[in-house]
Amino acid sequence: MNGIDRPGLATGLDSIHVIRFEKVVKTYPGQSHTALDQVSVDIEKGEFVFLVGQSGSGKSTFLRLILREYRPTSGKVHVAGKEINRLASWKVPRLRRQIGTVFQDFRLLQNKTVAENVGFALQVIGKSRSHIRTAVPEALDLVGLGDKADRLPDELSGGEQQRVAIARAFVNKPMILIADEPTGNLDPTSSSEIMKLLDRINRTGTTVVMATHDAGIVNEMRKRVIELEHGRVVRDEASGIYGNQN
Ligand SMILES: Nc1ncnc2c1ncn2[C@@H]1O[C@H](COP(=O)(O)OP(=O)(O)OP(=O)(O)O)[C@@H](O)[C@H]1O
Repeated sequence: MNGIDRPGLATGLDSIHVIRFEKVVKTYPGQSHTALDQVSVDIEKGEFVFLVGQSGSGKSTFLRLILREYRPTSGKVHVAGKEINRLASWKVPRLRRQIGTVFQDFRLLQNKTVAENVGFALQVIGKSRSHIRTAVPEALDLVGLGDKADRLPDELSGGEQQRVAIARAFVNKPMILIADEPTGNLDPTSSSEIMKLLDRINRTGTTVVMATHDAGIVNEMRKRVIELEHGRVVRDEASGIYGNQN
């Protein structure tokens, strides 16, 4: 394994760390091994980061700690300048409002239309009806589904459903977008459309952190790559590829 070149640290004191892990250890209750082991990572505003590593290496755990679904066993997780393990529970929803999420299995509400799925994300955080009326079509246009607003999820292809999930994740213009294997259930053409969208969203300034097993995508996009192995960071490269270069 080569060294860790820590691309996030290059810009000096003024850099804005949207996500910072400091010596984070996570051991799940009843497990003898650590899911994350002394992980220290800085991710700056506007970065696009791929998290790679074998199944069980700790990628989803890393993402779930950002969302404060779990607290670290030791170490600190900072999101948007706040140490989130110390955040009062009632402040967690406010944190999550700043983070859009996209998963392999889309997680759409099956009994709601495409527009309702996207609008619901705004409704639950108390946005006005007039805001929802303009924001939802905009988000659906962004993902190329303006003409499918009234369809139900099961009337759409997998790739289209994932585009709805992306519209839902982005409609609130989050600071961070977390994607856990978003192309895992998709064919190569749909996957490449999803990646174009994530790239576009990233260009608006949203920090994207994506866990993936898709070597083709990582090698094509040439973004920062953080590789985990048994819960440890074994590689952190700007413009990296999927596999180890050595
Ligand atoms: N809720 C949980 N309870 C107990 N152990 C867990 C839990 N979630 C994950 N683990 C364990 O923590 C380790 C890391 O799992 P994690 O899901 O973070 O890996 P991953 O890299 O995302 O894997 P995959 O690529 O298969 O999604 C594994 O050993 C896993 O079995």
